[in-house]
Amino acid sequence: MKRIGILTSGGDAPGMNAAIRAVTRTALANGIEVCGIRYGYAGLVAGDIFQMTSETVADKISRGGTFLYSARFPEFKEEEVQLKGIEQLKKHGIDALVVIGGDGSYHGALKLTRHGYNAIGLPGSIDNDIPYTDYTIGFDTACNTAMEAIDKIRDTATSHQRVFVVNVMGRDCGDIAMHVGVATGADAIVIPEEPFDIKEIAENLKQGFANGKKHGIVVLAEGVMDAEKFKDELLKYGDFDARANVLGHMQRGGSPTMRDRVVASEMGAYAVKLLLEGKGGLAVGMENNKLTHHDILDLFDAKHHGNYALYSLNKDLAK
Ligand SMILES: Nc1ncnc2c1ncn2[C@@H]1O[C@H](COP(=O)(O)OP(=O)(O)OP(=O)(O)O)[C@@H](O)[C@H]1O
Ligand SMILES: O=P(O)(O)OC[C@H]1O[C@](O)(CO)[C@@H](O)[C@@H]1O
Ligand SMILES: [Mg+2]
Repeated sequence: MKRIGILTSGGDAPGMNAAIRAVTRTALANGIEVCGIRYGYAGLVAGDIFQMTSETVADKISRGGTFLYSARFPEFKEEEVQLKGIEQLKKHGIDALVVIGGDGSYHGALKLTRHGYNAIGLPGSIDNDIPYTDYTIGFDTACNTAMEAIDKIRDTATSHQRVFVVNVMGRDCGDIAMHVGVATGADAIVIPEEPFDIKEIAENLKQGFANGKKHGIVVLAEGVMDAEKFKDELLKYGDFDARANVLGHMQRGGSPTMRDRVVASEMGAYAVKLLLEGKGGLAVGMENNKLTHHDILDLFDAKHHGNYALYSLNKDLAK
């Protein structure tokens, strides 16, 4: 293997730059050239490809976002578009590819492997929704950002004795909501994976105020319901004042935490080692604090299992 390519795809995640740096420097240290591909699969097909050096990734580890840029490019689901991507890989002499992204990006990586190009996926997504990894690059930073935002919301909620329904990201996965809910001492966590009863939540919030609480915080995962709608439903059963707040894309930005930088570095270096062994069609993960890999295909039959004990823990602690 002489040359590998690297791209970031899907929603950006803090720590992607650290992963790009680790892939690049590990490859260069092993005598392999590295090509950066801008704008995910869209840039691959368009041939937006450039040679990277050790300097290209200097001063990037602390930066949020992805300096290779990202894209959602649904056209890549079509075989003829994938074949155009393969043409570009051939044209640039790229023997294998590292894809940093979420589950959707893994589908693209698998397609490339099936067309004869070894591709390895690194879990880069704030959602933490990928099977066979306890942890995705960007999740920790996003949780910390959301936690800090909710701490601020709690200040104003307390001053006005209000309930706030705070919508956090995660697409169909409740991991951000569960972790942030516990970390902010939320009165309720609402996630797509667990049934909920709005009337019961409203009763608990009322009881909280009756017990002397000065605020009510509901952390709502975006995959459940619109925050305004949830707040309106709550108000059917509660006589408190309430507001809805959507944290949104701010959760994807910012300098990555130490944890995201370290895991991204470990995973990036590991991906190159797998490619050096001639392996492809794999997804890298971190399970029980150990680097692991699985066939990408196995991931599509599997389900991500969050730490649902946090959900129960929060119910006990919120009383
Ligand atoms: N079935 C598929 N076949 C080929 N390519 C795919 C497929 N699904 C997704 N992709 C490619 O991967 C890109 C990213 O997918 P998607 O938008 O689902 O984000 P993701 O990687 O899951 O990240 P996140 O969910 O964290 O934002 C798509 O825009 C498309 O280019
Ligand atoms: O950036 P977009 O395309 O609005 O996508 C938002 C989605 O991307 C994520 O931020 C990451 O997958 C999800 O949490 C969210 O549902
Ligand atoms: Mg996804």
